[in-house]
Amino acid sequence: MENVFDYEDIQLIPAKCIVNSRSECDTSVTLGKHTFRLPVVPANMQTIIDEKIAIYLAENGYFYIMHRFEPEKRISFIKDMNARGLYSSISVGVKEEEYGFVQQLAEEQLTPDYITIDIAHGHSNAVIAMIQHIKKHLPESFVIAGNVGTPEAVRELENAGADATKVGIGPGKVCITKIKTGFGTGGWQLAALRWCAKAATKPIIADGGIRTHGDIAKSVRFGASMVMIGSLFAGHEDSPGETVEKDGKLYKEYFGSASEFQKGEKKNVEGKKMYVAFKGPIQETLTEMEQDLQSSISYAGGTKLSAIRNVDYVVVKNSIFNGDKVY
Ligand SMILES: NC(=O)C1=CN([C@@H]2O[C@H](COP(=O)(O)OP(=O)(O)OC[C@H]3O[C@@H](n4cnc5c(N)ncnc54)[C@H](OP(=O)(O)O)[C@@H]3O)[C@@H](O)[C@H]2O)C=CC1
Ligand SMILES: Nc1nc2c(ncn2[C@@H]2O[C@H](COP(=O)(O)O)[C@@H](O)[C@H]2O)c(=O)[nH]1
Repeated sequence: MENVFDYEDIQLIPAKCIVNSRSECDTSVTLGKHTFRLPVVPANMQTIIDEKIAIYLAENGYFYIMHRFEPEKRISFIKDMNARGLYSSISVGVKEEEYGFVQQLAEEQLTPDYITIDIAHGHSNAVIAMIQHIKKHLPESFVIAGNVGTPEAVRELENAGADATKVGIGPGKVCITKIKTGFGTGGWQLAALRWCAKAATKPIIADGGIRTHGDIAKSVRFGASMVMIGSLFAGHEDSPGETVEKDGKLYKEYFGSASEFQKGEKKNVEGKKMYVAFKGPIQETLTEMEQDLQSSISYAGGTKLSAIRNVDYVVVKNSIFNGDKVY
């Protein structure tokens, strides 16, 4: 791999502005049969999303993916979303019981609008078999498969029937995969995204490593249709993570889906727990993201997200923060 870089190494180059106000810029994106207000989805992790946030996001035009760590709640969740006239978006794994779950959904004529296969190492026969199983029993569901980090993996999952692939092995804030295994896209996630996007014929979701709102625009520039974000969505007053007080300040927990805290045992641990500063409602972050992305579109010289895809860029190795730590 040549030209390896990450988010902080890249600056996008402005093009002539064609709008009179940033409010003219449209940040919406279509994925499957639905159009969403932002190309952003909170991570399908237990400290990031729960049923209440999922309903809020769906009601307000945002994309969500419910996590898979309370499997027994998924059927009632889909029914509840259907009853409210909202789209449903769930996650599955690849273990034996998940095959029965997909069949049960088909038998009960419950078709989730989106199903995400949420596995650490998505370039595997197990994920290919699950894509085919879902497509056989629930052909109308939009299948997102991951996670992967190579063009070969993107092509194989697309060929198996995935409607979108999720790129990112190990760049996450609570991820320790790179330390524990030596593998992954941590430290060069943006370059890996570009590499994968060149092979993709369907949408790519960039997953992990987003530390600033500008990183969303950079992801779009390098081929992402959607960006999955964990840490920036942790810590909200409505986030599901536990709130703790330390030295008079409030924090919220954020833990990895492969952490000991999630698994309940110390086996194949590839995630850790951290505490992030308590902040206001999730809508404040969504609104700020939308405004920042509207500004990005204006700097790209367009009125839609697609304008960002065409801008030039420079590689400024690790220098844009001039040594100032912003996160
Ligand atoms: N995006 C990322 O970088 C990463 C994300 N995660 C997150 O952690 C959660 C747990 O992931 P995961 O462990 O995959 O899910 P599961 O614990 O549900 O494991 C899924 C199945 O795949 C097997 N498996 C897991 N990893 C491997 C591997 N490297 N090689 C072969 N088989 C494997 C497991 O068996 P067995 O356990 O016996 O090996 C199990 O049968 C997910 O939510 C995932 O998104 C985890 C790590 C990295
Ligand atoms: N290696 C691990 N990666 C994990 C784990 N739990 C979640 N994740 C991934 O991180 C992103 C979120 O990244 P962030 O930088 O925005 O915080 C999430 O979507 C997963 O792909 C884990 O335990 N280990």
